[in-house]
Amino acid sequence: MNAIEIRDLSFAYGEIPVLEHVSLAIPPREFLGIVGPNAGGKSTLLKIILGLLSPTRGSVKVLGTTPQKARTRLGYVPQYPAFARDFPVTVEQVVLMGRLGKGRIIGGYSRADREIARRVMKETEISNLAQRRIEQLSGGQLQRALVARALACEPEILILDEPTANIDMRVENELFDLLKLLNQRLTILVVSHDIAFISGYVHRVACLNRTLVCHRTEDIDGQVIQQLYDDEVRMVAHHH
Ligand SMILES: Nc1ncnc2c1ncn2[C@@H]1O[C@H](COP(=O)(O)OP(=O)(O)OP(=O)(O)O)[C@@H](O)[C@H]1O
Repeated sequence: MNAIEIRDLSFAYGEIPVLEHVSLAIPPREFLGIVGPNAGGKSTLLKIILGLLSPTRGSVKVLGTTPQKARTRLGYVPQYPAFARDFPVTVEQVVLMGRLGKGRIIGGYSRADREIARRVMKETEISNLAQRRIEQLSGGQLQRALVARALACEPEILILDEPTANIDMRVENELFDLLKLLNQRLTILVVSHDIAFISGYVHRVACLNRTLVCHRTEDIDGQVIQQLYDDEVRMVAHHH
């Protein structure tokens, strides 16, 4: 069974078509990059996979069921600037939020919830920051906290929407090294503007510009990128 299976999907906001005839099968434990120009439909596709929008036509299956039913089995890391960090909560509290929606929270988090939070903070190497307020974190540390929050729901699929926009190259590499480790047990989808960078990590790149074309990373060269994007995507030659 594929982790995600999209068949002939189209989507429009009212009259405006955003996705057309998109088909994509993502097997378990694939690490897939989604790239494309601004307004190409990347966030819209993620929202459909997350069950927040319904396709105008075509079908989407996530973990063999509807996106809505699979929702609690998906971990989501929002676009970096979209996360307001100026409220007074600690890293541990942010990570524990990942347990919300996983069952009974009235009466506070359970011992098991706290144990899971402890484990994912260790996995993302932020245990030492557990009691730090999030406004005091660096960009890279905050990003790890958001990955830990997504992992706290014990997902089978991890979805990240431009996790490294505005983050420097070293931190970007560290985050993707972590994702590569997590990919040993999780299916990962990551939206990025930087096809050259993610090509060093992902198995396949889905290029989305209203329609979708998939490339294995070894087939990607400057010509493929230029044809698809007219230089809209940052382009650096990348050889394996
Ligand atoms: N709620 C909405 N109502 C109407 N149009 C929308 C809505 N959300 C997005 N759009 C439009 O749909 C198109 C695709 O947007 P989307 O956010 O999916 O693209 P994207 O590839 O994620 O873009 P970016 O790389 O700039 O984040 C754009 O033209 C956008 O203006």
